[in-house]
Amino acid sequence: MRFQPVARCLAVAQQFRGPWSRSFSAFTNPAAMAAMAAANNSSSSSASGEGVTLAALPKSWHFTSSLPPDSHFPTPADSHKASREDLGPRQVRGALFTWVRPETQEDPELLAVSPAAMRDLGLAQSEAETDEFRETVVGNKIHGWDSETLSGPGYPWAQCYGGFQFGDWAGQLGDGRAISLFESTNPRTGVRYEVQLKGAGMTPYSRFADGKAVLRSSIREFIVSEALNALGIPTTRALAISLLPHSKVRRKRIEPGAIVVRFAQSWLRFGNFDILRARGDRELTRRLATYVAEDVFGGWENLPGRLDDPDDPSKTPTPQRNISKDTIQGPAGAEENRFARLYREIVRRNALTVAKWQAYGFMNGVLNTDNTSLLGLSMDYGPFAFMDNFDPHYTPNHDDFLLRYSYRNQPTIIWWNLVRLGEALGELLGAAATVDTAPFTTTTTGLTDPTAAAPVIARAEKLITQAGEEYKTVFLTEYKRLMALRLGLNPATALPTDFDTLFSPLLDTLEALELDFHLFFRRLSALPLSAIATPQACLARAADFLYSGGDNDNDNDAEAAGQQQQRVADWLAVWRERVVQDWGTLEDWGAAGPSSSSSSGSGSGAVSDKADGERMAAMKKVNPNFVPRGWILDELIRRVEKGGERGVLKRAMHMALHPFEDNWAGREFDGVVFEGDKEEEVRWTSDVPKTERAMQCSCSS
Ligand SMILES: Nc1ncnc2c1ncn2[C@@H]1O[C@H](COP(=O)(O)OP(=O)(O)OP(=O)(O)O)[C@@H](O)[C@H]1O
Repeated sequence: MRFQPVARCLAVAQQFRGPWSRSFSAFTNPAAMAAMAAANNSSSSSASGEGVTLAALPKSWHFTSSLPPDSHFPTPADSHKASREDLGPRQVRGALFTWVRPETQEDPELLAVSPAAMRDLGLAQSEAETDEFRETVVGNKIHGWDSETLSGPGYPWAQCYGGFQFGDWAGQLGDGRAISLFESTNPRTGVRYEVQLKGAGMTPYSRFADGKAVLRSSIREFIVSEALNALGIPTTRALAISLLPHSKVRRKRIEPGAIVVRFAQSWLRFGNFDILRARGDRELTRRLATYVAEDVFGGWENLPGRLDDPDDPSKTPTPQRNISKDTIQGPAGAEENRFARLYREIVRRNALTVAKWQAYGFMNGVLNTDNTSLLGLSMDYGPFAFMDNFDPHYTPNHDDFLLRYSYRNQPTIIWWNLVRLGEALGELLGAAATVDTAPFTTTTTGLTDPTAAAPVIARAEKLITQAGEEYKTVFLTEYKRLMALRLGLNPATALPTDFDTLFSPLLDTLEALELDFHLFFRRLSALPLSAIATPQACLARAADFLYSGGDNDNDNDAEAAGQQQQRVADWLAVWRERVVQDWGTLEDWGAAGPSSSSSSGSGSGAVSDKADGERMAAMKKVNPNFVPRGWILDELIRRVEKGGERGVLKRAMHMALHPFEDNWAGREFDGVVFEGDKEEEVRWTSDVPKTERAMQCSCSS
C-alpha cells in the first residue's frame, strides 16, 4: 500500500496563500512584554554558573545505541579499521546511520567560539583555551573511544536520510559532511544535545562531493545559528569555528576550508522518514517514530491530545497533554492514535517556527525536506537571509528561479513538507487502534488488499487534513502575537480588526515604499508618542523611516518622496491611536493624571510619558537593533578570509548574541567590558548601503 493523500492535503496548502504572504502584526501590559523579552534572552544572557570541563561533561550515545547501524560496519571497530576509500559514498539500506571517523586536521586554528553556546552546553568559558577543546572541535580528539583497544562507549556517526529537493524526490542524501561526535548533557539544566562537526570529511553519504565546508559558508552558519537563538527562534546552534590552513576546497574558486561545531537536541529531519518511505521500510519507520516520541520528545505522554474540534483548532488553544500511549481519541474515521499525536506535535512545532521566521523576516532559502527539522528547529544555513527592504517575493537563493523558497512561500512550503511527512507516517496514522496488530506489526509489505487499505488511507487523509487546519491556526496565532509585540501592542487585547487596519497596511506600505523591515520596527520602538501627536508631527517624523541621504529609489522626485512620507505619516497616526488604546489604560498616569500636559497627544486618548517610556523599552526588547544581514556577513567573510582579521568575528558574534541593545562597545556584559568597535556597530545598525540590499547567494558551500 502506498500513501498518496497528496491531492486533498495540497488543497490545504493552496488555501495557505494568506495575508502573511505580506505578513502582519500590542504590547502586553508591560509584564507580558517583559516575559517575552526574558524568553528571548534566556539563553544568551542568563547567568549559568561556572560550567565544567569538556572531559567532565556527561556524554552519551542514545541515538546510536537505539537505532540500527549500517551493516557494512556493524561495530565502530569495523569502521575504525576501514580505509578512507571504504568510508566513501554508497547506498546504505536498513540503517539510520554509519559509524565514521572525522579526518585528522593539521594545524587547525580556532577562530571563535560562541560564549552563549559554551554556557548552554554547560562548558566553562575557560575551556575554549584548552588543547583538548581545540582538538575536539576539529575532530582530532574522539571522546568515548580508545583507538588502542578499539573499544569504548561510543564512536562518531553520520546519519542516513533522503529528501525532496525543490519539490522532487532526490533519493539518498544523508550527512555527507556532518559527523556527530557524542550527545552531551548540561549538568545544570539537564538538557541533552547532539554535538556535531560540519566539514570534517567524507562519509558514505557524500555522494559526488568532498565532505568539506568552506570558510565562507561556515562563518555564515556560525553567526546565524546563534543570532536566531538570541532572537528566540528555535534553531540548531553553533559552538565554534576553526580554520583549516592546509585545506584548499574547490568551489567556483579555490577556498579555505573550515569546520563548525554545532549542536541540537536532535538532528533528525523529515528526510529521515522520507528515505524509509521511499524504500518501503515499514519496520524502521515505526522504530524511528517510536524513538522520536520516546527519546527526542521525552515520552508519548508529552504529545498533544485531540483537539475539541479539529476542524476549528482555535477552540483549543492549548491541547491537553498526558495522554497515555495506547489511548485512542476521536470518532470513527478520524481516530487518533499515538502516531497521530506525534505527527501533530511535529506540525505544531514547525508552525511556531515558521511564524517566527515570518515575523522576523528570516528566510532559510532552501526549505527542502532534508532541511526541515522534526523538532521544528531552523536548520541548514545555506543561502539564508534576513529581509532588508520588505519584499514578500524575495528569495535569498540565487538558484531559486521559481521563488519556491521566497519569504511569502515559506508557510506553504513547510506545510508541503509536512504533507510528505504525513505520507511517510500515513500507515501508522491511518491504522488507528489496530496499529499494534498484524499486518501493521508483522509484514514488510503492509496492506495489500485494496478493500482493507481504503479505510486506513481515508483516515490518514482525514488526519493530515485536520493537521493542516491546526498548522494554520498555530501559525497565525503565533504570527499575530509576535507582530503585536513588535508593534508595542498587547496580544491579549488584540482586536480582530488589527490585522486589516494595522498589520496589512504597514506591510503594504513597507513593500510599496521599499522600506527596511528591521529598521522600521527598531525606529518605531524609539519614537515617543508625544512626537507624533498631530498630523503635522506624524509627517515630520515619517522621514525617520525613509532612507537617509536621498537613498530611496525616487531620489530625484520630490513629489513622490512627499507622497511616501505622507503614507508613512498616515499609518503612524493610526498606530498611535491603537497604542493609546492599550497603553492609555495603564493606571500609571503620574501625579498629574491623563490630562497632564506631560502626556502625549490630544483628541481620543493619551499615554503618560512614563507609560510611553515603558512601551518603548518593551518594544526594544523584541525589535532587534542588530541582525546579521547578507552584506554584513559578506564584509565579515572578506575581512576574515582576505584581511586575516579575527576580532571582527568575535565582535559580530557578540552583537548577534545581544541583538536588542542600543550599543555595545565599552559596555559591560556578564561582568566583562566589551571592547567593541563603535564605528563598525553604528554602520552595521544603520541603513543598508543601496547596492548591498537584498543580496542573494547560491547553494554552493
Ligand atoms: N561538500 C559536501 N560534501 C559532501 N556532502 C555534501 C557537501 N555539500 C552538501 N553535501 C550533502 O548534500 C546534501 C544537501 O546539502 P545541503 O547543502 O542542504 O546540506 P549541508 O549544508 O551540507 O548540511 P546540513 O543540512 O547538515 O547543514 C546533504 O546530504 C549534504 O550532506
